[in-house]
Amino acid sequence: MKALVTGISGFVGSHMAEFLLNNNVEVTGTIRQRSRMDHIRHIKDVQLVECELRDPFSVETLIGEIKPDLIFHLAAQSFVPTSWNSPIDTIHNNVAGQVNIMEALRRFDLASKMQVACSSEEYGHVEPDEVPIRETNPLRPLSPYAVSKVAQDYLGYQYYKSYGLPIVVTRTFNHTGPRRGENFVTSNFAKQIADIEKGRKPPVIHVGNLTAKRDFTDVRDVVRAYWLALEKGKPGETYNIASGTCYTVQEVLDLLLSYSNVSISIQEDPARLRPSDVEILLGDATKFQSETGWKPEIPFEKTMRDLLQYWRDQP
Ligand SMILES: Nc1nc2c(ncn2[C@@H]2O[C@H](COP(=O)(O)OP(=O)(O)O[C@H]3O[C@H](CO)[C@@H](O)[C@H](O)[C@@H]3O)[C@@H](O)[C@H]2O)c(=O)[nH]1
Repeated sequence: MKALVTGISGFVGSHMAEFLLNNNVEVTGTIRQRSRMDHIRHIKDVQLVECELRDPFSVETLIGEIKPDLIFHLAAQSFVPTSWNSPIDTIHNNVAGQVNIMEALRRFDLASKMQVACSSEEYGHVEPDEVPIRETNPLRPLSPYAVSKVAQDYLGYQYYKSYGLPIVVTRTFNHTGPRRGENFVTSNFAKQIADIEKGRKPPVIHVGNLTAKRDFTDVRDVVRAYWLALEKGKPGETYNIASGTCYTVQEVLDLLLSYSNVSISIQEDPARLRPSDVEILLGDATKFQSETGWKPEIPFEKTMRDLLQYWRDQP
């Protein structure tokens, strides 16, 4: 069994690679010349291929050579604030990459099963009576990133309907754990705390909007869900991947602070506030759970402890 993981050097990609290798799957992953290799360098037995997903020729060569049985399409510009600074780049990166893969599959007449990593951000504005959010909820995206994910989501559906490509779309709610990029809230707060503990930063933690509510799943549970999505999920379908519990960002901060002995004050940084922030994302993953048997196993408290330890262990 051969799997292709796009964005293998990223946070989820590196965990996906480890999961697949532990399940005796042959793994090829795409990297770019400028990719940071910190997360993937230690993982042996992965074939790394340089591929710019925005370039159709690069993708066609890759797909023609690898002819994967499974594709986990994780590569993306995934940080919401960046999408306001460079909306076209986010849309182009996220949408063109996927279209190039699907067109290459058509060109070589391959029936590779493909998982597309979409996002709960697609739901965007959610009414109070719409939580927990089901797959049937209207999509009201509030950022260019969210719009790019709506496009990826619908393109997956359209290529399934038009050409029969066996594509499964996962709408994953927030996920975190060791190796999470330092821009994202859980990692950012954990890194600030670790830096304060190491004496590298004054004892003040900078924060943005603390009232938003998010539904977090450990990345190690998420990659198992992606595997099950291709093993047991139905092509053409969309599945929420979520824990079914949400926390305010303030609660996340309080939890992380409770793991530290250092006294730390909190300061709002206006640069961290967004033009529009999704107020609440709380997911209903019943559809996915009943079709695949998946349920998250790692408690949020353990995820947060592991994440803080990860940053404490960084040089
Ligand atoms: N990043 C960040 N966010 C902060 C901060 N302070 C408060 N927040 C709030 O914390 C929440 C989570 O922010 P992020 O961790 O940046 O994640 P996100 O915008 O929810 O998007 C993540 O989840 C999506 C799935 O719902 C993913 O699709 C996306 O790629 C990303 O992982 C947002 O409401 C944000 O305003 C801060 O200092 N930094």
